[in-house]
Amino acid sequence: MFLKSIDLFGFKSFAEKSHIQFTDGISALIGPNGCGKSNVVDAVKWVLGEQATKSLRAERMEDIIFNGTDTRKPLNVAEVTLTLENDGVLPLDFPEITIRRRLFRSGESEYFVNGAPVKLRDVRELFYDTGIGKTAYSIMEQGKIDQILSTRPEDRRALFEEAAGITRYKMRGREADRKLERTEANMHEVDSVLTEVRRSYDTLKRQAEKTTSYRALREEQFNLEVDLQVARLLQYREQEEQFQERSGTARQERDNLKQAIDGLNEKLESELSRVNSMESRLVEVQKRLYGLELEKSSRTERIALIRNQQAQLEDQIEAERGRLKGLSRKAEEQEQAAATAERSEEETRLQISEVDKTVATVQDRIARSQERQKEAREQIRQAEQTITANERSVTECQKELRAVTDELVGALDTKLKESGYSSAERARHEETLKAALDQMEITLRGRREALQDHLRLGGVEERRAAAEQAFSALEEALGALSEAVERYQGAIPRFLDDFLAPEGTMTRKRSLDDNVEKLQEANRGLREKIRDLNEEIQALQQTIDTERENLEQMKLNRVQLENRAGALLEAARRHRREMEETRRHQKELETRIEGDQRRARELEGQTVALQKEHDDLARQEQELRQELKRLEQDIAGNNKSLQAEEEKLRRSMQALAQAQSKLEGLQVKLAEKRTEVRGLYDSFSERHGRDLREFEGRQPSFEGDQKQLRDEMTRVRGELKELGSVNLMAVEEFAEVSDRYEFLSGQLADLRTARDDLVRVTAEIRRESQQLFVETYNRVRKNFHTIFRRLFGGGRAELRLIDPDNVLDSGIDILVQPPGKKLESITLLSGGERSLTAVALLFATFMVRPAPFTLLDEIDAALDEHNVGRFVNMLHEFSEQSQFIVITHNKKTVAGANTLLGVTMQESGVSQIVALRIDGQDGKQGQKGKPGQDETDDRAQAGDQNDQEPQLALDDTKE
Ligand SMILES: Nc1ncnc2c1ncn2[C@@H]1O[C@H](COP(=O)(O)OP(=O)(O)OP(=O)(O)O)[C@@H](O)[C@H]1O
Repeated sequence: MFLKSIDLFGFKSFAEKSHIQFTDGISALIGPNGCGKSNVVDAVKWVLGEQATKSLRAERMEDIIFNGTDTRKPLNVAEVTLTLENDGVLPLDFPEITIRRRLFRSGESEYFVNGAPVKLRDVRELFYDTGIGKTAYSIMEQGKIDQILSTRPEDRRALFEEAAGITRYKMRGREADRKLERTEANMHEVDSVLTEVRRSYDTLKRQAEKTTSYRALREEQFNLEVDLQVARLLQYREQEEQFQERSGTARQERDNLKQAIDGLNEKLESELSRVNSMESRLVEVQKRLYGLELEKSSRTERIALIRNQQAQLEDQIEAERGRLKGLSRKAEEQEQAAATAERSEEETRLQISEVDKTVATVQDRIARSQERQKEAREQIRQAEQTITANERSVTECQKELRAVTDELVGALDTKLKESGYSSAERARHEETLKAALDQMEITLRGRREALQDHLRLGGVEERRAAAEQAFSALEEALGALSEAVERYQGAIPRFLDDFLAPEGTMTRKRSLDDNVEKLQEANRGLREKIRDLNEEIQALQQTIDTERENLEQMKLNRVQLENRAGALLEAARRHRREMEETRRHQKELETRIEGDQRRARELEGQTVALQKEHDDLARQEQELRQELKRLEQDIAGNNKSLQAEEEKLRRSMQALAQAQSKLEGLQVKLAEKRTEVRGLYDSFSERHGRDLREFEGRQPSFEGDQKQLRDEMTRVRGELKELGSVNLMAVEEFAEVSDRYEFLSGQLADLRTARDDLVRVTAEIRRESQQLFVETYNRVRKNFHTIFRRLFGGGRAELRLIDPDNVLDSGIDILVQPPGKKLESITLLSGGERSLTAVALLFATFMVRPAPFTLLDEIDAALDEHNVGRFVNMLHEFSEQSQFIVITHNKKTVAGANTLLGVTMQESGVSQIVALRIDGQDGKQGQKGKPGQDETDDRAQAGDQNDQEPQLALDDTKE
């Protein structure tokens, strides 16, 4: 058998339908990291029934479905199909077998073998002991190597069991164990039920025997009772017939008496009817008399009643007249009250109109104040406008003033320069002028004092001379002063006068200054006016507020007055209504008085009529009393003859009563007998559920009279009592339990046989498994050592059963000794050594039972060039017996393959298969021979190290 092809769709990175065609020999699956090579191995494991997601490198099973890329959407189904060529390895009669597994994202999973749906278990069983399968060695990955070498020795057994072909046995063994367990549990269950049933069986058996005796006695008792009851029945029937005969005779006697009585009764009835009619008339007359008396007394009573009513009516009329007076007084009072209320209402209305007038005045005052406020505000507005205009003019004047000042300063400067004015010179001239003035003052004071002295002391001449001297000194001083003034004037520039001229700059400046001053003064006045106006507005507002408050108060008063007027009007109306009501009552009362008076007159009329009727009735009474007397005499005469006839009838009636009671006595006895007969039937059917009539004609079971029958019954009853309590259903229950007992006993026996068979089968399976295991183990052990030495170029490898006495459960230890090293546990080996050891164990197993195809996923990864050569050579040797699909990155391994299959990811995330070289189909097939050369070298080297390299065959134990 070999793996022909794998078809993948939607499995992991195989988003497209991919077909991988394999050939016999060695196929290398190559491609860059992550392109999906190991996914192919996962796909094979998955089809073969792998359920452990970890082993498939997934978290959940649905992770194996293509989950999309940047450009592709995820798929919802994954499907992988293996096509195998079957040369009899698989237990199916087909040359080609396809195994398919499909998984939907919903979790639904399907398996098909050659297109037919099967269960997972079927797929697994198909590959038992073929070396293929999830636990087998046909799929060897790095992880598996670790598993073989590192995990617990017990876990390694699977490899050997698969090689020994005992997986199927083991499964059967487990199945048999499970069955055995189930059978024993069933046996236990059946046995406990049987024990229980057995207990009931014994009890019920005893009870059933007792019940049988009981039933026989009960039947005897029943027959005796039937005999007794039938005897009684016959006795009752006889008595019944006798009573019937006697009843007939008594009935005849009674009927004769009845006839005689009927004749007497007829006669009596006719006489009685005559007396009765007289008595009826008598009663009638009596009734009439009684009626007349009643009518008479009724008339008397009615007359008295009417008289009474008349008196009451008169009292009532009197009282009503009094009430009428009271009502008219009340009406007058109400009218007065209404008039008073109407007057008050009118006064209040007048007050309201006064208030309205005041309100109008106040409102007018408020309006005027508001008008004044408005005017004041308008004046303020105008003043403010004027202020603004003035301020604008002031600004303009100031602007002009600045210009004039600038002009003035400029002109002054120019003129000063032009005039050559010097302040120092002017100061000097001022000093000179001042000195001349001082000199003149001194001269003036000196001359005046001298003149005064001459005037006081001197003569005229002296006075004249002094005056002349004084004047000439003054003229001299004046000359000097005029000179100084002239010089000073010469020093002062003349242009200032031009400035001060009416059209001069200074005059303009002054006029502007005046203007500004006037405008500012006007604004000050206006602002004052505004302040005054605002104060006036405020004062007006206060007045308005006060007026408004007054107004509100007045309005409030008005509302109160309105309310009062309304209340008064309402009161007046109420008084008027009440007055009308009183008047109406007055009228009603008057009408009632009139009615009462009318009624009093009517009552008087009635009294007269009733008195007349009373007198008529007294006359009729007199006539009837006479008739009554006559009738009483006639009735007394007739009653005497009736009494004689009645005596005769009484005697006949006595005789009839005796005859009747005799007949009734007989009929009671007859009915009693009949009841007794019915009682017999009923009590019999009640007690036995059967009809006594069934037994009436039958032969008695016992010959004897009723006493003997009763004695016999007593005997049977005594025997029944002796039996004690009886389970009435015991016989039927016993039959049931007995059936069950036999059935369960049979079942227990069957289960015992089945258990013995299963024990035997299990023992056989264990024996066979053990034998096969030991054989295989020994062969693998031997092969392991040989291949280890070949791969390592020497050394030693050993397998050891941890529990040799229990080979079927024992773990297997691996001990290796690479050349030149100590014998050590595999945990101490290097990565490469570990790989080589695993490969050695794999091939050692292969030699015993080669797997039809094997997938090796990068198990050469840790090997150096030299060891890869050895590994490839070994592959070649085994490729005769098995098909190898090798995933590798190693060139040497690639070169050793017959077929090269490329896995690429041209589209990112989507794996694609490319057939690169198929052995025999392209020119590179010769490369297959290359690794052989290495092998020669290796062998040469190995030969150097080891005395002799064993020639490898399929199984060296066969050599
Ligand atoms: N459900 C899935 N859908 C799409 N792609 C998946 C899915 N599961 C795994 N892959 C992709 O498969 C690739 C891994 O493939 P695989 O392990 O087979 O690579 P490889 O060729 O064996 O790489 P290496 O040589 O490194 O061992 C990853 O890129 C991963 O994203």
